[in-house]
Amino acid sequence: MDSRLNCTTVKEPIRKLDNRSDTGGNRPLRLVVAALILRAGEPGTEVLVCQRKPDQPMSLKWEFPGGKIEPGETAEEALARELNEELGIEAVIGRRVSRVRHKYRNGGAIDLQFFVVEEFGGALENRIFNDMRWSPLGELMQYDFLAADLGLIRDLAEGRLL
Ligand SMILES: Nc1nc2c([nH]c(=O)n2[C@@H]2O[C@H](COP(=O)(O)OP(=O)(O)OP(=O)(O)O)[C@@H](O)[C@H]2O)c(=O)[nH]1
Repeated sequence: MDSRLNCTTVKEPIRKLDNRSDTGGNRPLRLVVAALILRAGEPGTEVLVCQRKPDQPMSLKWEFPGGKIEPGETAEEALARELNEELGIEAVIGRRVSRVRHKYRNGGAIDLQFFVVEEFGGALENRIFNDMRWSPLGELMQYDFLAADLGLIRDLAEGRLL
């Protein structure tokens, strides 16, 4: 099933999902937001990619900055908070370009939404990642990304999404 959405910014509040167990197993579905932070590169657009630390689960995998939505937050509020915590920036959250559900082998399931960020205040600072790089969209397949991100990575690399 292709679960990507082509819609504009989503403002609905996020439901509280405590005790929810409709994802198989008894672990709650985690609602996650992540950012495609874009800049003009040479010759084309570049996106910020981040590497998880060696001591984290799924260590050294690459991902997009972001994290879990807290109860009461909209997706955009959560993403702005995470980007401030992780990168020290004040981001303007743009349109949502993709949404996917993924079940990891350890039983954890995530609902992952990706938003474009083309504007932010402050200087990017790596506060939590092992490494952080600007990647041309066409080179994204060279990074070892988290499994939930792979469909998006392919679409971005093949110029189908942006
Ligand atoms: N930020 C981010 N998280 C992602 C991406 N793809 C993906 O599967 N995830 C998963 O979504 C979850 C994000 O939660 P988080 O950033 O708040 O927490 P975390 O890595 O410390 O994991 P944990 O709290 O579940 O142990 C993680 O389980 C992470 O593996 C992505 O591109 N960006």
